[in-house]
Amino acid sequence: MTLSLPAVAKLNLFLHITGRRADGYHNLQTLFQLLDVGDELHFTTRTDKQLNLQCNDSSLQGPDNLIIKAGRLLQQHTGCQLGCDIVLDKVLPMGGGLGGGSSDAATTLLALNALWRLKLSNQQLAALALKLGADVPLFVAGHTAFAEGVGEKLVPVQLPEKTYLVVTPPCHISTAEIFQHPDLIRNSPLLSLETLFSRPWRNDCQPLVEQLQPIVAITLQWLVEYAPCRMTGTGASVFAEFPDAASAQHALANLPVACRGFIAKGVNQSPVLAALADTEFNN
Ligand SMILES: C[C@](O)(CO)[C@H](O)COP(=O)(O)OP(=O)(O)OC[C@H]1O[C@@H](n2ccc(N)nc2=O)[C@H](O)[C@@H]1O
Ligand SMILES: Nc1ncnc2c1ncn2[C@@H]1O[C@H](COP(=O)(O)OP(=O)(O)OP(=O)(O)O)[C@@H](O)[C@H]1O
Repeated sequence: MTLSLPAVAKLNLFLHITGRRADGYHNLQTLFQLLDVGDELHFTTRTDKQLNLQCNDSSLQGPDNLIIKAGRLLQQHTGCQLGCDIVLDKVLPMGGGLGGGSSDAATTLLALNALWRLKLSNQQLAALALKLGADVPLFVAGHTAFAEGVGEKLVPVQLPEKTYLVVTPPCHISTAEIFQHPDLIRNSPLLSLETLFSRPWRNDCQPLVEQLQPIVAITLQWLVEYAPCRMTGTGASVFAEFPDAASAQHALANLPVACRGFIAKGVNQSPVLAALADTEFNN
């Protein structure tokens, strides 16, 4: 049996860090915006327990891939004796603050739950998702959301579905390194959602990342000539909202050399949910 599903990107429209927990993780208040652009995954069930991954980027094929980890976790949790051949068509920039790996992992949990007919509830899948990463529960829930905790306490929100230009400068940023850095702003006050919506939106990681990676600051200086812009997650990607695709396209046509860029629409519901509902595995 075969199933093909998307794994879309997210933006953090705002990201406040409100404190550090005893385990080193940080409490956040963030507004997650799902996009309509992402990777594509193809799943074919195996009758043995093997999990194989093929990818257009060979650096992603090892056992450390979150897709393989998601499959193993599901096998361990349920005792399922089936396996899967998985093909990943990687589209999203990696380590870009767009949640690409997390989204791949979430799509894998949803796909294998359906293909292997495990009938795990959304709540059970969300608990497994959190073991794989702080961003994974968002993509399992599949709705644009306000998040607290480490990103797992999700409240769905309906936002106007805007057009975004997403730009990834040529540098690598480690999420763990940013969260460990002494200069990270990690004492933002806990605010109500109403207050957060009414204030200018910002990302607490941005000042530190701009200082550590000046190319991020330079990219933001370029983008702000077209529209107000910010960084997503721990970077390095930055984004701006545009009134329509044509104006976003105008900025994209002038993209600085070595940056990658794409235009996407914000969506309230993840395309993965619609794609799953369209299949015979809809349980
Ligand atoms: C920055 C965000 O992208 C915002 O959406 C996410 O919070 C990051 O989520 P993620 O990449 O799924 O993060 P994980 O893979 O769980 O964690 C990577 C590293 O980031 C740090 N980390 C992550 C999330 C969080 N709320 N606090 C943290 O301190 C931890 O040191 C961890 O070792
Ligand atoms: N399926 C995957 N796709 C991309 N990266 C993966 C995957 N599995 C594991 N990784 C590892 O995770 C790292 C971060 O990738 P990812 O694209 O998820 O970062 P990100 O966009 O910063 O995500 P987040 O916003 O969740 O921090 C990569 O450098 C890679 O080594």
